[in-house]
Amino acid sequence: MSIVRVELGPRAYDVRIEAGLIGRAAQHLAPLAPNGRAFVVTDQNVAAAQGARLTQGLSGLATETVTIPAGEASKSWEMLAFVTDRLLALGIERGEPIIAFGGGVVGDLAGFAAAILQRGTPYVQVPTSLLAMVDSSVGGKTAIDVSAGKNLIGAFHQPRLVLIDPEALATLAARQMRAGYAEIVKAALIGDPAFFDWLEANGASVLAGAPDALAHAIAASVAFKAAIVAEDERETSGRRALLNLGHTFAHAIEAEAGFSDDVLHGEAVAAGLALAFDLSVRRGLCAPEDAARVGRHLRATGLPASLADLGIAATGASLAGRMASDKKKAGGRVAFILARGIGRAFVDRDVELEAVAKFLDSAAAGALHPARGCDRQDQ
Ligand SMILES: NC(=O)c1ccc[n+]([C@@H]2O[C@H](COP(=O)([O-])OP(=O)(O)OC[C@H]3O[C@@H](n4cnc5c(N)ncnc54)[C@H](O)[C@@H]3O)[C@@H](O)[C@H]2O)c1
Ligand SMILES: O=C(O)C(=O)C[C@@H](O)[C@H](O)[C@H](O)COP(=O)(O)O
Ligand SMILES: [Zn+2]
Repeated sequence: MSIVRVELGPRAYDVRIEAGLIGRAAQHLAPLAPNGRAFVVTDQNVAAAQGARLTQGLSGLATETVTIPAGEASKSWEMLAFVTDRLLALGIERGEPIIAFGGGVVGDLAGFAAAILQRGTPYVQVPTSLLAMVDSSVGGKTAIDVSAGKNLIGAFHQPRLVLIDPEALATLAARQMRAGYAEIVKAALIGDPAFFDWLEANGASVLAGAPDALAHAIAASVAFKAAIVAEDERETSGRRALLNLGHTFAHAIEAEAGFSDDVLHGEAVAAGLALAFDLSVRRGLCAPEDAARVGRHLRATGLPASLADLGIAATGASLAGRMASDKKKAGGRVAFILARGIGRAFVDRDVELEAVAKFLDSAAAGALHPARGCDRQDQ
């Protein structure tokens, strides 16, 4: 069992990581339920695979459940309206907790509903996918997707508590495990080279669900994210923007795929990580061997490391056009998270979208690493 505290002053909360926790959820949720009631938001797959465990774990509390269709398409205005309308119809009062029980889609949508319902309702994250356990359940980013782009409508709204039960992963599909693993790799690549070494040696065990490896990977990823969120809760200093490594590419790819589950967020992130390292090499910031190591590890764990691996045939111009609506834009220029090596990500505000478009086209043509190589100077 481990507990990571997200140190946010009056909004501080615990992330509890413990096998079997879902079956004991009421113990931790009862103090947050003033009327002895909790309002569960979940999706159809999670309800079928894990709902009975939560029902048993919540015994003693009265519960109401709102169930949405599974998949990225549910991060929509329509589903936000459905969830908030249902919660209001069920008579939720302002102090009563919403339980986001599912993957990142449920967490982002239920968290956003909690942020706006009656101008702010408490919520608890009970993540059931690997991605949600290691990333989306922590940090308070909530959002939906709109035609202009990914996560463009949302709010910062911190949960009161996060309950992570790795046993829930027993029913998660292997493809979804790999997608979540991409965000673990991201954490290591941003700022923890020793963790990346460990992942190279133990990634297969994590993906196979080996309890000790899984517990270590989850706890390390959560601790890494919690520390960054505590430093820069609302992504104002630039520190939290590092958690976007690979994401400017990923969000453009997801938009290109129509926010469908043809390309999962974690899969797009994996390709985005490889592209961010390749672009860093192209710009003379990073050693080609580091980018090669990243690509090798992603592919070794069954993740995509290029647009071709994802089956995305979009042009550089089309993807760069989508990047123009990225939230990390200031003065008309999109900031990119690049890397000077493994564990050495930084925010680069000096990247032209035209150059990124050219890079993507040449990457697609298989001409990634220019002869000039790179200098490894910090900039
Ligand atoms: N808020 C953040 O900080 C943050 C961070 C990373 C990602 N995200 C968002 O998270 C979303 C992706 O999350 P995801 O990968 O969890 O996708 P998801 O929520 O769609 O879940 C993946 C699939 O697995 C199913 N599932 C989940 N848990 C299961 C279980 N235990 N057993 C059986 N099936 C299960 C779901 O029903 C779904 O079909 C994206 O929208 C992404 O933008 C948000
Ligand atoms: O928590 C963060 O900060 C992240 O960037 C985590 C990302 O993995 C996640 O996908 C997040 O939703 C992206 O945020 P956005 O601000 O780029 O929408
Ligand atoms: Zn992400």
